Amino acid sequence: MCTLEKRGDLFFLTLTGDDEHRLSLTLIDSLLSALSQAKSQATRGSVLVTTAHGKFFSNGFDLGWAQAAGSASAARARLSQMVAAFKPVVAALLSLPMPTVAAVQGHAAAAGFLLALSHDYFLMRRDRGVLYMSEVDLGLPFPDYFTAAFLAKIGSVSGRRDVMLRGMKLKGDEAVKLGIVESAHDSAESTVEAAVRLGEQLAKRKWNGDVYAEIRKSLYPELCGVVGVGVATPKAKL
Ligand SMILES: CCCCCCCCCCCCC/C=C/C(=O)SCCNC(=O)CCNC(=O)[C@H](O)C(C)(C)COP(=O)(O)OP(=O)(O)OC[C@H]1O[C@@H](n2cnc3c(N)ncnc32)[C@H](O)[C@@H]1OP(=O)(O)O
Repeated sequence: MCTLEKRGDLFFLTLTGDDEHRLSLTLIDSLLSALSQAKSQATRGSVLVTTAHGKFFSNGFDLGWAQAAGSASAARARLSQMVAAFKPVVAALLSLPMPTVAAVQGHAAAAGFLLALSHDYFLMRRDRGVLYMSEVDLGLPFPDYFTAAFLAKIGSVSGRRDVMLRGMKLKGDEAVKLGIVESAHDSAESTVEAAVRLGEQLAKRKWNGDVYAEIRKSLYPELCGVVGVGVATPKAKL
């Protein structure tokens, strides 16, 4: 599952346990309530740092649960349920009134990759862990908001092709080169330490969280439209 812990200005959202942190309906629910709690406690200077325990940041949706449905159509229905349930998590991160930092200490695949990418800053370890969009290998199409997020957040056309059309498994330094990851670090611990340092620097700016969220949303109007997040039209000061 996940926990939310406030230490000073920083909210630590941690996917706990030594498993693959598969985004099941239960974990998705747990993420949503943690994000709603962070939002309700946000003040100037708040920052979210998201990380996980073990070898996986998140290995994506719980395909095992989908495949256990007993028929192909029931499996598709379960997968579609997770797709629909996860969209509000992306929306919540897009509209969170604070800077967000993902400290990716392990593998991030498919929806798990999107969870990390939905943060403002994406830090990753270089010695272990890959970023991997397995959908092309699985024969699964991308939900609209997945594509919208990758278009919004990955500027490189060849990078998007390699990630989404080629299913490349990117290590930390490769992801930095593609501009997907802010910085790569030598271990899980140093990745989290770097994320905390960055979070503390951002916290010192004491930004107005609501304005911060509006500016973030204005950067990604298409993505906001797809996930159903309203973008305020700036009121011209007469
Ligand atoms: C037509 C049908 C339509 C149906 C329509 C229905 C609805 C449509 C909706 C479709 C939905 C689409 C969106 C789906 C989203 C999802 O989330 S679906 C779930 C997807 N998840 C997955 O597919 C899981 C993918 N994960 C994996 O494949 C693996 O877990 C992994 C991430 C590749 C990790 O594999 P693993 O074997 O566990 O890796 P390791 O053992 O850790 O590492 C392998 C070796 O590599 C070395 N290594 C790892 N990282 C590094 C590094 N950074 N540097 C160097 N070396 C590294 C590691 O040491 C290992 O090496 P060895 O030890 O020598 O083996």
